[in-house]
Amino acid sequence: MRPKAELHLHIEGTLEPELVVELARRNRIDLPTFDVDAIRSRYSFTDLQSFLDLYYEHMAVLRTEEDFYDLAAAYLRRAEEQGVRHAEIFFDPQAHLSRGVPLEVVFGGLSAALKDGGVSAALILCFLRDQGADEAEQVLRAALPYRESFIGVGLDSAEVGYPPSLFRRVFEIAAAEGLHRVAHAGEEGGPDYVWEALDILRVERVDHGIRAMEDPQLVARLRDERIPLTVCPLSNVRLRAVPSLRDHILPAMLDEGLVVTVNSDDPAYFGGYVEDNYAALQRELGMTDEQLDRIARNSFEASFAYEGETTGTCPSASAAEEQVR
Ligand code: HPA
Ligand SMILES: [Zn+2]
Repeated sequence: MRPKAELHLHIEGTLEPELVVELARRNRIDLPTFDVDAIRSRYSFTDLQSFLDLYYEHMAVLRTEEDFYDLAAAYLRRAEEQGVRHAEIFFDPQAHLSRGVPLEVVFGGLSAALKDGGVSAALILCFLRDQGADEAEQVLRAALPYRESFIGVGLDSAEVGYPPSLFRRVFEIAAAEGLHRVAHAGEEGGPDYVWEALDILRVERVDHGIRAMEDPQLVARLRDERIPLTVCPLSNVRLRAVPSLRDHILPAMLDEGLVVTVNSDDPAYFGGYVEDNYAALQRELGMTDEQLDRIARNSFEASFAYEGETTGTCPSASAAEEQVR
């Protein structure tokens, strides 16, 4: 299995039905059903919002530091099995604060799991764009005492109607704090959202970004500046951003010379972890080993914080690239 970095992964989206049930029992939280198969049968989505509704509903079971620890530890175990050498992990503090779970609990559990995990990993704090810019700024300020526990900020949740330009100020504050900057753009929103993410938020990577392909000038900009895109093929199919994997634009993105990476987004909900995404691209789209190796190399180039080793003998990301060459 090729070594890779995973750069687009929402930790709350790794909450498997089995863990939903276990944590609900532990925290004495009532669920509509405790049947794992019945929970899984609800994982059929028509668009981003239909997924987000369930994603936020299930978070109710995350209450204690131990819950966040168990969630992240389970992901890191799965990631290691899938050839992940480094992960940059999104989390949604507002989705927990709004339920009365303090930042201390979220950071405490996640940071401890990352410290104990067998894979190099770092956290990226995401703002929920549908909660507005003022709240985003409040959350960032509240998180600054934990500045050493996260490497960057991102922007996620419902995209259309919440353009990146609304978040100019909070991204400026993040930049002044030396935080990396990414944003979901061009998943359901158009190329204009990707332009705004680049020009106004000064993002260093674009999450999803598949609709950038509708604008040749934008494609040229992404290529020339080597701005990575964190594409999530199985997510795009499940949320109907593309009709099927066979129709996915990812091979064309690679042909355009874009720094494309492949990631799992919310693997518990979308039918596979990161290697499952790579395997599906090979199986359904006939992508070659050479193409997939290039994508894996891109993932190390696109990472912010890779410091680990890939085999025990390779000391750097460039050596990791050698491995998949
Ligand atoms: O794919 C996504 N898009 C936007 N917000 C999200 N939050 C979790 N996953 C996603
Ligand atoms: Zn995402």
